[in-house]
Amino acid sequence: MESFGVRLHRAVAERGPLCVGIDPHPGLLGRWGLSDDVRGLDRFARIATEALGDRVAVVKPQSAFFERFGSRGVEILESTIRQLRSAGALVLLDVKRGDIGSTVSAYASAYLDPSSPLYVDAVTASPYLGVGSLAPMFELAAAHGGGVFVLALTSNPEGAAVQRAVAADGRTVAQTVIDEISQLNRGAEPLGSFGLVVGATIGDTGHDLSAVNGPLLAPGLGAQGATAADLRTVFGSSLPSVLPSYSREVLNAGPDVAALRSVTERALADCRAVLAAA
Ligand SMILES: O=c1ccn([C@@H]2O[C@H](COP(=O)(O)O)[C@@H](O)[C@H]2O)c(=O)[nH]1
Repeated sequence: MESFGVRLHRAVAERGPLCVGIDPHPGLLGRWGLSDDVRGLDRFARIATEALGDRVAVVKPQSAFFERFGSRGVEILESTIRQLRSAGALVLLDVKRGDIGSTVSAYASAYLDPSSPLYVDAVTASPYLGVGSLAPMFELAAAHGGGVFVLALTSNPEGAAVQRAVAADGRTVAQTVIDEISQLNRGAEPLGSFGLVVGATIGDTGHDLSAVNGPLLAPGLGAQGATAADLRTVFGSSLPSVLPSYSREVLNAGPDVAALRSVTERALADCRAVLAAA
């Protein structure tokens, strides 16, 4: 089985360096003329899948917006994942899981075991019970060609107080996360399967991403205020590993499929221009 790093590298080469999120906010359902209920959610997810599934390298459903409708919302998430994957997109489920290792093992089975109804290509994970507690996710991902994106420097302003706190050895908490993930990706070619989440909004923080050898998911573009040009400041020489991510910026163009595709193409062109100059 090919690794997630290999599959992601190919998807980006074929479709371009872009991740688009499916975040069915209540406000977006209203804007698309849909009801804030399971029917509206289903229609929203189907339209977004039609617009994105056959052209974007990575699609990132935000689990919270499906979970808020309970088991019927999760059913829609399951079918959205299946449709996106069969249209050729890699699915990164934004679910930010983390716990003690024995529980992380169950999360790993839920998302990274191919026999699970919620099986995806990759998930986001939170390292705040220790990066080592995520080992069951890393192991199952490696066994089945999956990926894990670990939060390092998030796009929200509140993240800095925790992530940039300085640990006993003088490194920031975020740098220890970065260094542990770098170890997991050592020697992988062309790219490791373990990524980091680094917000496009954070500016130049002086963190060293040079040894990561894995994908750097950059949310915060568009609705949170960052632009493609900001990627240069945040990532510097690590730009070639960046996977820019937009949700509301693209989804605001819906429900028209052609309009969603056109904003997606513009976002991709903006990001390509920055990444190609690296
Ligand atoms: O640091 C992070 C980590 C995850 N996110 C998620 O990405 C999208 C962003 O949505 P926009 O509409 O483009 O603002 C959302 O699902 C967040 O939960 C993030 O923003 N920052």
